[in-house]
Amino acid sequence: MVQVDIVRLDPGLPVPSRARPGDAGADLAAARDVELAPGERALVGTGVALVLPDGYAAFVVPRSGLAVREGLGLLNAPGTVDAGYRGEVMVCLVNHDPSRTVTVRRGDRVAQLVVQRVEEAVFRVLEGVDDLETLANVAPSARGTGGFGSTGVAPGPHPATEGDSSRGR
Ligand SMILES: O=c1ccn([C@H]2C[C@H](O)[C@@H](COP(=O)(O)OP(=O)(O)OP(=O)(O)O)O2)c(=O)[nH]1
Repeated sequence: MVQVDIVRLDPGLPVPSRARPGDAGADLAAARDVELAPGERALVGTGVALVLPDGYAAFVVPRSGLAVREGLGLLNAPGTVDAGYRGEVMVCLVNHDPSRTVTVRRGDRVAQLVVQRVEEAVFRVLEGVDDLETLANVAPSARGTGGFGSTGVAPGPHPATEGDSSRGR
């Protein structure tokens, strides 16, 4: 359990809350009405600012029901809220539906916030090394440099890699 203090910048909006006990995400409400034409995006406030403890971050992620029913997503999903951020949590909404306008009303729960512990990685340059697989202290790996569909894409070849014999099927 971690305590995250919240400032209500817009007291008319609900505070982030879980729909059910055990849910990972706490729903965030839109601070204003917005109409999104197909493909259109908009940056919308949520009426809250957070005090995240050091070593934590919050991630703004889409709600699957809105994605499936309306095509509403978050353009930058997952949006990263840094522990040092003192501003209003914002959501970058996007309408992925090819033909229908999405209407969002103030107070609609348009996204959810997941709070997670994050490691502070320190990046160390390995001077003079240009191939990780030559390093004695790096474990041999079945994957190696394979990626981007190297294990195949069922049920058939992907159009983007068709004819490229270097990729696995
Ligand atoms: O969905 C989001 C994403 C970001 N933010 C806020 C909190 C975050 O700490 C800050 C910066 O986000 P990010 O680092 O993703 O943005 P950037 O484009 O890299 O901007 P910056 O140069 O300010 O870091 O914006 C949100 O409120 N919602």
